[in-house]
Amino acid sequence: MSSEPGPGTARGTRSEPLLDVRNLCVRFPGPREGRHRSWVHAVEDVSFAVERGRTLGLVGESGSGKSTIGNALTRLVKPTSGTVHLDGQDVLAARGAAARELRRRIAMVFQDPYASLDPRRTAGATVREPMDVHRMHSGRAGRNRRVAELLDLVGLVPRTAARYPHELSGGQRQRVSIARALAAEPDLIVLDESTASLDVSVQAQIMNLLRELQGELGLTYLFVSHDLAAVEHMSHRVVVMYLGRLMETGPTDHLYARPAHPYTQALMSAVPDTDPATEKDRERILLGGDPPSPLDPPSGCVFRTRCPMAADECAEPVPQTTVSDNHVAWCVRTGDSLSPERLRRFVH
Ligand SMILES: Nc1ncnc2c1ncn2[C@@H]1O[C@H](COP(=O)(O)OP(=O)(O)OP(=O)(O)O)[C@@H](O)[C@H]1O
Repeated sequence: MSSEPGPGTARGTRSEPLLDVRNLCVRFPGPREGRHRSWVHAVEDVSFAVERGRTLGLVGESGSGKSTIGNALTRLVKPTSGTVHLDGQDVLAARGAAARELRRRIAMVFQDPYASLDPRRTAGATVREPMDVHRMHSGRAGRNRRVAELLDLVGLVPRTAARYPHELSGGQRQRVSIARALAAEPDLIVLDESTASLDVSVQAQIMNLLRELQGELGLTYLFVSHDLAAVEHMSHRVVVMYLGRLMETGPTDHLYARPAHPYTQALMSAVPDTDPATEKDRERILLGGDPPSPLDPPSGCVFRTRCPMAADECAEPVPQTTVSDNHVAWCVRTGDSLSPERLRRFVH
């Protein structure tokens, strides 16, 4: 396994993670049945870390809890429990000026730039807004100069500043969203399905732009996507989610070459092989049924009701997820693929 997957720069000395998420749980109130309130288990016991200048890919099917994690980091939703630290600072506990500063340091780019851009604002005003809010650069003239620089950085010509969203293409709109995210000079950008609504060729251009920006500016990304190929292209490490739980994590090249969790194996087996010679020999793992309701997830491993390898032991409680540099799968059935650290937990 190579230690240096494609994207970004950030070579050199190992450092403390920029983002450290521990045992994050997010539950939303569900329907009431009499006096009993049910809960949507959107995110349960998720832990991971992202090093500065790196990209962590968060992958899983619709409803697996990916967006909720991104929203918890940016405090758009309130976690039920767990901790989030950015550069050692407690993101969830911060108040007042500290909270504002953390809001500046974590930016978000959403899937549909048409929905997330204000139709009545020019691209220039949109990009300038975070600088106005955080009182960055000296005066309006200084901010407008910075708008021109940011538009140039994302590959847009200066006259784009005067354009409204409806006058721009999908790719141009997403470039404006990226320039707006960069305006506050964030450390971390949460990219939530940021390329999903674009044509394939435009998608590739935006992903390449994001990688170039990461190299130039040392940015750290959380790349949220259901698209396995996009996640592989963008990420240094990957977290695989199912029904709010972390199933597997590892360095991208290792995880894609040797998926250890039966769920990851099934996900990957569904991706068409681009090489017709090997495509016909590929074994597809077809999963029966639908994902269970997050209102009433199965005990033990939540994947066991659809898992081709499930056994009685899978109904036992799964150990807590831990932050690890290794390739780890939270599966009792694929123990030989687990890290030594994880195996030790099972032995005790
Ligand atoms: N505000 C909310 N109230 C109740 N349930 C919610 C809320 N937001 C999300 N959920 C539920 O939490 C679960 C996780 O949703 P989430 O949007 O995080 O998944 P996702 O993996 O990002 O899926 P998608 O790709 O479709 O956005 C889903 O079952 C969803 O219906």
